[in-house]
Amino acid sequence: MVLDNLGSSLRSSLDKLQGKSRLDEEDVEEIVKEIQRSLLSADVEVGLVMDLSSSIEERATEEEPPAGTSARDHVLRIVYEELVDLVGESTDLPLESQTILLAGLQGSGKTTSAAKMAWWFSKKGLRPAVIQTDTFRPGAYDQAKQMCERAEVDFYGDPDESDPVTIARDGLEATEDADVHIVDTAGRHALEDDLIAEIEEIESVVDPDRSLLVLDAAIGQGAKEQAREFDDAIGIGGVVVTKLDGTAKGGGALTAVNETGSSIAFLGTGETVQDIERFEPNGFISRLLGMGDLKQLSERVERAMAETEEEEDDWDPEDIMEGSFTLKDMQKQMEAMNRMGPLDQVLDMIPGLGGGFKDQLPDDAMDVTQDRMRAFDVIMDSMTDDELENPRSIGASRTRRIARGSGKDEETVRELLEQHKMMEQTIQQFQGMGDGDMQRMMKKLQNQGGGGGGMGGLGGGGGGGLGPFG
Ligand SMILES: Nc1nc2c(ncn2[C@@H]2O[C@H](COP(=O)(O)OP(=O)(O)OP(=O)(O)O)[C@@H](O)[C@H]2O)c(=O)[nH]1
Repeated sequence: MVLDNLGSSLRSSLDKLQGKSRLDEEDVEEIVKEIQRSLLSADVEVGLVMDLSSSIEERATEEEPPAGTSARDHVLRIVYEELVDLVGESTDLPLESQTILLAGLQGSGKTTSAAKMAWWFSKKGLRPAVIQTDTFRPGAYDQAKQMCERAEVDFYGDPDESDPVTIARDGLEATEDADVHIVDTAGRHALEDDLIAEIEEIESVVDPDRSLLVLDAAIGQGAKEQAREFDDAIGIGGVVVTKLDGTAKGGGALTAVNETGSSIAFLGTGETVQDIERFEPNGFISRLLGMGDLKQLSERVERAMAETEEEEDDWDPEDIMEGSFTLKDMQKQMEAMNRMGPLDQVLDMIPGLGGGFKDQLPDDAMDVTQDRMRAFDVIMDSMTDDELENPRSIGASRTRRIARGSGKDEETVRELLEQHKMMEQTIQQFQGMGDGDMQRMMKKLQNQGGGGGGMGGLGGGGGGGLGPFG
């Protein structure tokens, strides 16, 4: 989860209210102080923190908790709503043909974000194209070309052309079949006149539907100054906040953008083209507070399943709910799981499994699980089709042969078979369920998952939000 420190400190503050049915003034004061500490350590501007604290304090003392709601859940809802307000709206970004211009300082992450956004739009069924007009930084063309190849999206650049405006014009022509044109521009160390002039020239040729400012989350509250400067100079329609995975100051950047009246379109959370998230304030804050993010989760499941089905047109995930569950099915499930992104990010999206649950795991728990899944994959690659289809046919001698062939020890082969048997039994339970049972079970999971400690009483889940605040 990005902003891990902020998330875990907020959650541990709220956990101190566990078991309290009523809050006295002292409790409220204490919890507000803890929240202030957490937000200040995430570089959120002092004034904003003080405003937020007084709203939380006022509401927690004046508002009656809804019937059946614990003190912790009551304060959690208030903190959730106030934080959603603090980070502001998501940039309106229709899933349709459009031209987007990216601007930002040197090294903010424009080129990377252009490829990431193109990848994101391609997963939404649109045909994006990146046009690289940066003639200022040597290597920008190659870097952009490489990233777009990895993202499997159209790319236009011209390493022999020195005029970015010519590249922009030719690029739009060359990629006219694309739906979404993302025009990457050169950066500078500061917002200098020549940078503004260059971007204005490109803008006049490109005539973008929106210009997004790309800024590095590490600048924290400095985001406010930068967003304001760029907005005064060229007008920005939204912000892409990058490198949230690498800084503890992300809270400052996110809240500062909101302060300028701008909005956030995307978050950059790593160096690969998949490390991008559409900014959804509800989902983001709910994950921060350990309540999951059903919307992001379903988006990732859909994407992973679609990619797995594309790979194997003879494999349909629905099949496992009908017939037997083979090792081949298990291998496809694991591939789909891998496509959903790093395990800790996926866990953060599952109500009740992110935040608090994860905080209790040993630090390397995620790596151990991912290593184990990789070992299982190697072992299954050493099996014959018959063994994959009929795991029960694997006895001691075949276990020895598979261990030798995969370079793994026999114990791990036995663990894999054990794991498969457990998964098969779980699926058989689901297979025996009628639709009604399934819905009841999902509802129970969702209610239990809302931030721990039975948040179910706080209303329906799902929808645009996360967990019980839906
Ligand atoms: N960890 C992390 N690194 C990122 C992220 N986004 C970009 N980077 C890295 O930041 C560095 C700069 O990214 P670029 O995309 O080249 O930045 P730029 O704004 O195009 O830079 P110029 O072309 O020089 O203006 C690269 O090493 C990227 O891999 C992110 O979300 N997380």
